[in-house]
Amino acid sequence: MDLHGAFHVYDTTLRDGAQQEGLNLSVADKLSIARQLDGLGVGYIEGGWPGANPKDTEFFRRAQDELRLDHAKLAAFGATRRAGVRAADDPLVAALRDSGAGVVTLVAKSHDRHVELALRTTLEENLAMVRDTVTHLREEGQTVFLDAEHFFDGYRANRTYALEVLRTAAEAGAEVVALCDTNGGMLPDWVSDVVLDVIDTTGARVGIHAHNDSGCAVANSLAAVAAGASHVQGCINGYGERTGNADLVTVVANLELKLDRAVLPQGLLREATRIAHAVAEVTNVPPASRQPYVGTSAFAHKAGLHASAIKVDPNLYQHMDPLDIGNDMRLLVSDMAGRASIELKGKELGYDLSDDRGLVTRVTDRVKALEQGGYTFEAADASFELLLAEEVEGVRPSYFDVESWRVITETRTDGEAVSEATVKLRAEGVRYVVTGEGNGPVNALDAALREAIGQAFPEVAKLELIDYKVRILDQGHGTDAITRVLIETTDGESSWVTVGVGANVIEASWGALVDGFTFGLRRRER
Ligand SMILES: CC(=O)SCCNC(=O)CCNC(=O)[C@H](O)C(C)(C)COP(=O)(O)OP(=O)(O)OC[C@H]1O[C@@H](n2cnc3c(N)ncnc32)[C@H](O)[C@@H]1OP(=O)(O)O
Ligand SMILES: CC(=O)C(=O)O
Repeated sequence: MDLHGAFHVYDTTLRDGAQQEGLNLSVADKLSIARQLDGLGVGYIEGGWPGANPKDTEFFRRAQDELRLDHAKLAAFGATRRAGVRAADDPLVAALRDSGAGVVTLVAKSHDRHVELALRTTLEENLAMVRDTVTHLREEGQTVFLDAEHFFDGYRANRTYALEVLRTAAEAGAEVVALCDTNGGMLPDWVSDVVLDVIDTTGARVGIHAHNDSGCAVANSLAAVAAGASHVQGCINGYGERTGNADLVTVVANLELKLDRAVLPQGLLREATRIAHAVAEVTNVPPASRQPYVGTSAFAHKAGLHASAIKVDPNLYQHMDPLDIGNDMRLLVSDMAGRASIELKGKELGYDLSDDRGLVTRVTDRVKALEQGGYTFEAADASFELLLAEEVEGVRPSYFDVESWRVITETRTDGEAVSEATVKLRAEGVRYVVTGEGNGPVNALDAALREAIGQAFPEVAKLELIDYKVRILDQGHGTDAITRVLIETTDGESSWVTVGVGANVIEASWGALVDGFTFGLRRRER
């Protein structure tokens, strides 16, 4: 039984996605991503090209024992036989046949010029290569899909021949003929016209494989589906060669949420945000915050006017409920905030500010003034929370009083530069004077501060500085410019960002460090 009904959601992250510059997947990475894709409920996972490289061959070998898929079928990708040899004698075809996947997606030339220039063979021999390879694999019990490479360009150059390639594949037993916009230059109306003609003249089951070079991969995929394609290929997070493939989550979300087509097993679309981010962890490619549907900014609201409307009804500034894709609405606080933004952000942080207009106005004014001076709160939620707590509670949260700090950097006789910091502070009624060493001034200050407050609050041992960013704010001033420092701290369970600003980069770092520790202690206390 085909659990996915007539429609195929076909993922090619592990093959075409891996063709992205800078993306390099180990076999373990591929197995891990395959499990995530199965959790999303895609119908097919193209695992790679067995026989083309040892890693892909090993992936298919290990998949047989290690991959238990609940929803997806595994597909092996590869080319039609070489010109002039029997399909059964071609070692790359044999690798496809023997991969254990059960589904083979064959890439075939469908553009006459490519046959003559790239394959360096005749148009007739290319048709024979398609026919023989599909027939051989079908006889060996494989399900075969055909990826018609450069189909749209080929159709424009020689419609008769491009259609003949599809007809040959379908007659030999290919279940799907996927039309590839290999160079990614098509536009939706063009795709639509071609898909309608292909279905009309060949009667074949049509798929779409779109690249994003014209920025239209998702739109082209949707246009193909609207014209009758019932198999859509793409990659999670839009990975792929050059500008990438169609982002499969965006395509699927549009089909499910906008066009009311159930193409994934029920309820799994809600896993999409989590899975897209989990895959990004494995690929080590930072997720694009502005990615449709699943990006961290996809439902983030910054403008005061937006927030004031959202206070009445979130749908006034959102095209859908973020929960339907497993994402969440976020309110950003910045100098573009109005009172509504502060009120909503307060609510998000657990403060009901609805009855205190004066307080909300004060916080709004402080945020705007501080941002004018170089602070940024949209990236430093924790510093904003401390500011808000100060206004609500009448005093800034504080666990230690700093008397003074200093830091020196010296080069040792071996030429290495080391820093030493001294921090004097009072915590829990006791005065501490502590020095710390580090490979740089901030590292030394962190060590000294951590040691000093750690004597009063041993829980700071769990806090770790995981990211440090410096930005020069008034460029052109050279070394006396204002600097902004953002520090990310974690307690092992979650992380938070704090901000410091100053003419001196160490002073800015100190401000962000103190906020980071203060926020961490406050979290544990609460
Ligand atoms: C549009 C796409 O993205 S398709 C997927 C492309 N992916 C890849 O290329 C990644 C994996 N590729 C590889 O590892 C290698 O290119 C291999 C193993 C497939 C082939 O390697 P080689 O034998 O060294 O050949 P090379 O890469 O130089 O050239 C490709 C050969 O395949 C032939 N070829 C290209 N397309 C096809 C096709 N659809 N059917 C049959 N043969 C084809 C070319 O004519 C060329 O033949 P030649 O060796 O006689 O010149
Ligand atoms: C097959 C494929 O990846 C393409 O034509 O783009």
